[in-house]
Amino acid sequence: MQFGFCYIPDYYESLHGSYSAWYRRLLHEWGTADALGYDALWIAEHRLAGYGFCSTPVVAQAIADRTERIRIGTAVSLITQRHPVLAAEDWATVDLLSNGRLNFGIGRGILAYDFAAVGVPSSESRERFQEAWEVIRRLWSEKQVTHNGKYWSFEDHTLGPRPLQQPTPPVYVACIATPESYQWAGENGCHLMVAPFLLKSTAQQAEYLDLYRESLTKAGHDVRDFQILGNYHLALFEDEQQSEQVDGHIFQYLNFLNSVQTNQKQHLDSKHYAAYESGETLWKDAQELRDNRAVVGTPQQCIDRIGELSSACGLTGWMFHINYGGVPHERVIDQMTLFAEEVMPTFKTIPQAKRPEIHVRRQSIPLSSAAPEFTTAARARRITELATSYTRSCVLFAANKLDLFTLIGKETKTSIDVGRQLGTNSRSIERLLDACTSLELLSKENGEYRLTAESREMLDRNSPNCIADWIAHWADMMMKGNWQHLAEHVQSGKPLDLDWSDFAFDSRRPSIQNWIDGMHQMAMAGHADILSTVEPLHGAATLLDVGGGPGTYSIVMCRHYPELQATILDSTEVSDVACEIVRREGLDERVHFRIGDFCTADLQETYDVIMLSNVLHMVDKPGAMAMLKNAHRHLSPQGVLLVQEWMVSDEGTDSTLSTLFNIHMLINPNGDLYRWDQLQQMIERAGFAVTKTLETGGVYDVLVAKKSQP
Ligand SMILES: C[S@@+](CC[C@H](N)C(=O)[O-])C[C@H]1O[C@@H](n2cnc3c(N)ncnc32)[C@H](O)[C@@H]1O
Repeated sequence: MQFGFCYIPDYYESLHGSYSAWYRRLLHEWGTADALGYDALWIAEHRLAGYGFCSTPVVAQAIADRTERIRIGTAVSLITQRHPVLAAEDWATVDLLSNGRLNFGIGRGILAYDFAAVGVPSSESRERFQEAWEVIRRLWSEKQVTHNGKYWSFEDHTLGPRPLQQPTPPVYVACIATPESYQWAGENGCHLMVAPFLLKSTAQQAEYLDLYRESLTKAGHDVRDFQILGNYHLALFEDEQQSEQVDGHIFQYLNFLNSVQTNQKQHLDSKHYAAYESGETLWKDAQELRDNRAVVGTPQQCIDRIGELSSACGLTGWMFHINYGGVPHERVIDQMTLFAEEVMPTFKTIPQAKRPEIHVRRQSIPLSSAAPEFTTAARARRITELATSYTRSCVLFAANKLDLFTLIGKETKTSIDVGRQLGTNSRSIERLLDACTSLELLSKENGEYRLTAESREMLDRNSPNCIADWIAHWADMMMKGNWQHLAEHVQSGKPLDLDWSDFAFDSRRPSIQNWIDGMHQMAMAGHADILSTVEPLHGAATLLDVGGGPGTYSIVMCRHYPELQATILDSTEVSDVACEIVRREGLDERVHFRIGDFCTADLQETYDVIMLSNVLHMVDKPGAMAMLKNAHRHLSPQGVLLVQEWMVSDEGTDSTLSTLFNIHMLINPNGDLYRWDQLQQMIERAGFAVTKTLETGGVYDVLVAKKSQP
């Protein structure tokens, strides 16, 4: 079950002070929601002053900068009211800058004021909505788009950049009272956000949702892959006595909405918004809303209400209004905290807060001193968690070795089913399945386990993006490799001499096979597409893939550029395995192999493109400089150098994968990782000019360079 907050706040200068003070408090609320483990924040777009937000991409980016893991949603983005190319640009950029955390919520818009402000007739909203989404979807997922539509037309446009989440970020359609909207969302494979409090009854909402699910199924989708989020006002209090304070805010918000309705410059065209007009009276009665249409009460009352409403409509998640009608900031923080501590755990495992510095105590905290006060017990717990974090890796490695994720696949299985299939003890399997559930690799309901969307994509061997061999490679490294002797390696300053024949965690497969197949899978899971499109290489005839390993990047590049011939330079043992992959992919005519050490090799020819993908870190700094200088010698005058690498942060101390991988490189082949500026300097010292840098949001990042000196 997902939980998040929907922000369509009503702003009053007398209550909230200046807009900048208001935004500061909102940012604090959003940072708190992130630290407390909520799934998403949703912001609404409106042009009417004091209602929601007018410049939502800017607000979304501010949330992204302030938070680390929470998803950032629009509820909704008014795609009917802007040129879709501009909307596609803004939201793709937010997706990139937030590291792929965008949930794109879209709707037609329901305020006549909003339509009037930009001169768009609300009677055109349905057609504009469908056309705008078609344009955005294509620009996000296709390289070059020509569109001839009723409202917008353009030719051969390439969006730069496209979103990180491909083909598109998850799309949510806001549906309230128009059956066609539910049907359209299902037919187009979109998630849903609904507002049952605006309808006559829960039964009416359930009917609309049946229509949505039917449309999903008819269009060939599996309804279990889709989220239906319910939009409700939340008022949570520790005891019944506080309940009166709640009413004031709900009444205030409803009065505000009424004034929005009556003060609009023009009314919505009733032919196109018929159901809204008939439903309008329902949301004028605040008392009715408080008693029957909102989630109001003590934690236990809220738990009961959430359970009851979720099963009545089949909701998979919630987006609560928590900041409305002038609810004070401190009370918003208190409610977020109380809900996270006492309601949420009934429905889900809460991810650990990654930023203890904005850990929030139950009592209201002044904005200026949101400092932590961890107890001794909490500190002891954190250190214990660090000490035992290896158990998480072991759980993943064991589940991967037993191939549990492929075995469960698209089905729902009990531990007895899984135990029977593996011919093992169901008690021990249940422990392992529960541990996977605690790591959010599985979900469990009524004793039955299912893959999460993430594990289905990344760990089920039937998925095209599966990285199970990459995980097996890490199992070899962690369980059998030299991490066990880290202290000794640090003392001696020497790496371990790897013997690939004696290294396998799973004796059925040699470790070199896991390494090379694992790198192939990692490249296929996003990075090869990124690297082959970062720079146009039309006209290039030859590519040298230095330390090409499995050859994946050469394969994908050759597919992209039909004129290209690639040469992989690597060791004999690696090339023997890679040959098989190249043959399997049908490219043995265009991908060739040369054996040699690139720091010293003189290949007697030049290439139009030289690729150094994840090789500079395999050697020490003098070795990396030798590689770069050799690349300069072998690159044709107008050629392109592509460098892909693990990057460390400015200080090399943050909690990214690279900081730990830097240790891995110390104790394995004795290589080095670099910061952006260091790598750029090295590339420039070798005689290149860096023309492009790309933070991919994945494991590795990219630099493009050309020769600055012949
Ligand atoms: C981490 S793998 C990267 C493989 C591939 N380029 C990728 O990004 O998936 C490093 C590869 O570089 C090769 N290698 C390391 N040093 C090399 C050198 N000096 N010359 C040629 N190959 C080298 C290794 O054998 C290995 O295949």
